[in-house]
Amino acid sequence: MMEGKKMVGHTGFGYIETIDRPCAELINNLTMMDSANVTDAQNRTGAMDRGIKPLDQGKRIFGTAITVELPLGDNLMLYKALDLAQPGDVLVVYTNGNFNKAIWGELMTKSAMLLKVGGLVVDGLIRDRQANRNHDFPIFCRGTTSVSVEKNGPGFVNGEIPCGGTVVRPGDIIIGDDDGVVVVKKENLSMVIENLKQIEQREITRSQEIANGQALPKWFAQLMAEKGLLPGMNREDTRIGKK
Ligand SMILES: O=C([O-])CC(=O)C(=O)O
Ligand SMILES: [Mg+2]
Repeated sequence: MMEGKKMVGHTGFGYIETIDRPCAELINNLTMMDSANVTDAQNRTGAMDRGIKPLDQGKRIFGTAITVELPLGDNLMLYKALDLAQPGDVLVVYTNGNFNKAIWGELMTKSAMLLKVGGLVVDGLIRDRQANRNHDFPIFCRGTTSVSVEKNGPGFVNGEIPCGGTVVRPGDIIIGDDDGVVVVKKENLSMVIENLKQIEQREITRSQEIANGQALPKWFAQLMAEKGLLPGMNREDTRIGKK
């Protein structure tokens, strides 16, 4: 639950209307970042598990999270999430382990596109796979099935949720590409942007070194020496426990 925010409804069935958003200028720094570099910039944290994949390879997802918790077998409150989302927001959905029924389909994609929602990440399934692939709307999910769910509730929008083995809160930043989905906690945004600048610079420098014929990085020879694996050593020299 978010402190100090007005809640409509009650525990497990309701929503929080307004969320704390990082400022757009900060978020824009991450627009084109690779998910791989973003997890590196967070000391290898924040990545959802690899079961959550792009429905359509090559589509990126990026935006501020609106979070949704659905009960098993229902998607009513996902429509409330669409209603609350601002242009560019990404819907992130926890289904309470519903891996048998689809909580999203093509008509919802069309609604989302009309509202300029930035995409969908769901720890569960969707349907209308082929039709969804034809739309310019990124979906990251565990898979597809033909069977849909009820529309009765309960469910909650804009609480803290688990998704793909990590925690997502409304206002966190979601970045996804062919490698998977990464969450940047909103309070870490400035630090992540700073770290990313260094990571990107390192990648440029290393790419130039490779282009200039330096196949292995400088640190490699040094590390091998530190590990005692010096050129010319035979097996006996490196035997474990040898004095
Ligand atoms: O009816 C549903 O729950 C989802 C669906 O197929 C659609 O939106 O097209
Ligand atoms: Mg449908």
